[in-house]
Amino acid sequence: MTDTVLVVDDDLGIQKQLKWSLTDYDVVFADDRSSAIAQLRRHEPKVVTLDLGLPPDPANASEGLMALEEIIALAPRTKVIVVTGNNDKENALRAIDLGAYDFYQKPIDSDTIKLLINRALNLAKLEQENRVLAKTRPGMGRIIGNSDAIQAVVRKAEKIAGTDISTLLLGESGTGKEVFARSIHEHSPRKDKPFVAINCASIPENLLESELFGYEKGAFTGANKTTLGKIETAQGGTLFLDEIGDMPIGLQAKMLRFLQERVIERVGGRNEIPVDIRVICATHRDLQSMVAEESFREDLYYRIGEIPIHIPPLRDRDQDIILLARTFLNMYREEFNAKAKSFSDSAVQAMLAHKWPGNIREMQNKLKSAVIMAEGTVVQADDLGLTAVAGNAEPETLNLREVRELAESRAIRKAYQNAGKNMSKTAELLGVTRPTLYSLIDKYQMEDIKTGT
Ligand SMILES: Nc1ncnc2c1ncn2[C@@H]1O[C@H](COP(=O)(O)OP(=O)(O)OP(=O)(O)O)[C@@H](O)[C@H]1O
Repeated sequence: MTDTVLVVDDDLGIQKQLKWSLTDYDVVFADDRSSAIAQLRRHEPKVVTLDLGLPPDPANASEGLMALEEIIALAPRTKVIVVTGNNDKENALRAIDLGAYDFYQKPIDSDTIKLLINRALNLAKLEQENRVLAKTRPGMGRIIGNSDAIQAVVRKAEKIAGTDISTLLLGESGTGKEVFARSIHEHSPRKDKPFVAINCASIPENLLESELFGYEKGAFTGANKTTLGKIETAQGGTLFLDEIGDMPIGLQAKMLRFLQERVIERVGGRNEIPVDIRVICATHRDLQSMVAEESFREDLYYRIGEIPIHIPPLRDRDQDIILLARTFLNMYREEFNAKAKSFSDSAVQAMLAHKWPGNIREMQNKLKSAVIMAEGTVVQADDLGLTAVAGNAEPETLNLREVRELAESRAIRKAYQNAGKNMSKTAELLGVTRPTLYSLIDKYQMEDIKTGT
């Protein structure tokens, strides 16, 4: 099906020019605010180009801005590209603040506007696909993200979901390890049985054993009745052991026995109880170094990590940052019946520049308070508690040297991640020597890579 694009412009010459250049789309026209709204209702276009100088006041942007507000209110997902007079930056920025997707300054150049429309359409489609995915796939659908990095993880998780292989989810705090564990469970033949999660770091060492394995009446003072542990309550289903790296070394031996023999003994009990459960573990710790330091058993490490899955941090998923932010914005807007509908340009830049040490959880927190705090319909960087650091944000530049530098630093970051943070491999992937790589990292002041964080 051909995509429909609505062109709102009272200049017949421009209407004609766009009709001839946008042959890949179904182009419909409107020449003032009311006909624009009528066309919007009728055709539901994903992309609209809107000249801000509309009659009855073509010399000013007021009518166009009103049209923009009405379009966004009626169909908030529409990508509106506003067309402004030359040098009318103020109104262009105002339009972005009101929720326009992008702006374009006259005179109109067919190729450029085509490119803009194409990009807007692609984004609209991606967002739509994601909404459909989230609705139709209750399992992995809860994982939002279009980046190659997260999609590769999703595919891996989907593949192992149907098996009983022990999976070890590795990733920083807040990257979604528990979400993945649940999704794997919901995609597995055990989906109608319980999913039981336990966080090994949040339970005092002396209680963890009885929490996991249960206890018999009289096993210790206060054990008034026989109580099932988390392992037994997960019978038939999936047990999610979060922060497994924090499991006391003494308990690791008992854990290993359960994983190998699939039987447990309650604390104070003498009977072996067979258990049929799938185990998924997660940690933000470096288990390999813990094994080297002997604070984590090597045999247990191999037993729980038959297939390890690395969940990338949010800062390495550029593409997902805005998608997730928009998703949470919509979610919290509904939850708190708030006004905030879109992000200002500076908010977008600030989010892209931020390092997100708390990953998706941090983003949820920032978005929640921003939606509550925002004064108008547009969330500003300030509302998010972020400041767009000049130079950190991606510059809209055509200066070749800057474009080249930006592309280089991006490629370095990507290669570094793909190479598992190994410098020799990074250099190899980039086709440069290690000294060259180090001098580039210095040049672009990539402190995190330098320090290996
Ligand atoms: N891809 C995703 N799409 C949507 N929401 C996500 C995604 N990943 C994580 N979340 C949300 O982010 C929050 C943190 O995720 P989760 O608790 O799974 O992270 P975690 O890695 O287990 O964190 P921790 O190590 O601190 O326990 C949750 O509220 C979760 O719903």
